Amino acid sequence: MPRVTPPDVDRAAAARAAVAARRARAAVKQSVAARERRALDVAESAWAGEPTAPEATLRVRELLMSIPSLGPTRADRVMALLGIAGSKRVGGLGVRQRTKLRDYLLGREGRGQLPTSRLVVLAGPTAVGKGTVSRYIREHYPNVLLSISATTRPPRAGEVDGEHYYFVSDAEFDDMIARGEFLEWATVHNAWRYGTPRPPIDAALADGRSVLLEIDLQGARAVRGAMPEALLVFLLPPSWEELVRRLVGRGTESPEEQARRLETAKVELRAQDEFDVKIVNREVGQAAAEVVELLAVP
Ligand SMILES: Nc1nc2c(ncn2[C@@H]2O[C@H](COP(=O)(O)OP(=O)(O)O)[C@@H](O)[C@H]2O)c(=O)[nH]1
Ligand SMILES: Nc1ncnc2c1ncn2[C@@H]1O[C@H](COP(=O)(O)OP(=O)(O)O)[C@@H](O)[C@H]1O
Repeated sequence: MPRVTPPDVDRAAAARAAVAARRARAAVKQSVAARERRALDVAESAWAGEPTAPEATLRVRELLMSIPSLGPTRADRVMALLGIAGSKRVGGLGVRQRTKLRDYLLGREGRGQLPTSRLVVLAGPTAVGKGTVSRYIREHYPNVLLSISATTRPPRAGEVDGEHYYFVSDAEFDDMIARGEFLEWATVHNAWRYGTPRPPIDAALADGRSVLLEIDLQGARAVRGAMPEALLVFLLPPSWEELVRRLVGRGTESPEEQARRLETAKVELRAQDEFDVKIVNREVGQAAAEVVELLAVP
């Protein structure tokens, strides 16, 4: 028998642990409902057994990602909410973190793949009626949480700071970027900067409340990158002629600016297939109702 040196022992143990961890991971890959329960079982057996047991060496992030509706982004967010560092292993959690993780997993049990809240992004070409539809929602559905963007654009008559937008200076906007406060931000129509503050959105979603964002196309794409679970909605005009009528009828842009925006609108309309849902804005109340329906999680 060759002498087994300590490093070999370590390596053999590590290999066994890796196989066992793979099995533990494979075990949690079962049916949707079973996986929810399984994640909790794995955690409980990790805490009941040896610290070197495969369940205990599984990373919390992997455990969370074994749950069907939790992708990497969500798993990271859940960990941030629970105050658990990214590299933590299930067996290495302290008592308070174990309680938090247990409560979180217990809360999910039986819920299957369904999240309790949703982030819905409303975008669409210029003058399709995004602002009108979201204003209608603000007025008729007070329970809907509409994200309030920060902008460097000066307020128009009747616009209220903290209600329609947070009107900030260029320097304040720069500070918000530097502090990482935006979920996304963009310069819109080559003019002003607009950004979506992230903390209120995280708080609402963690609280089980859905949130609606009305932002431009670049913003929608950025949100999809940052939060792949967001539902992207594209608002369409009934026809191209009607879009032109709305832009001209609004009368807020010069003829040159209108022409430029219509060129942009053609490009924007080509992006509609990137979206999860399309809603035609024929009648404002109807379009608003369709958007609100999407915010309700079944
Ligand atoms: N990316 C991004 N776009 C935004 C945000 N807030 C508003 N917008 C977009 O900015 C554009 C200009 O909005 P606004 O200043 O209200 O002027 P409007 O075009 O006359 O309605 C619209 O297309 C909005 O969808 C935001 O936080 N992020
Ligand atoms: N469903 C609709 N039917 C008719 N006109 C509409 C409708 N929705 C919006 N409008 C009008 O179209 C114009 C552009 O709407 P607006 O909300 O400013 O567009 P966006 O925010 O997408 O740029 C406004 O004059 C608005 O009153």
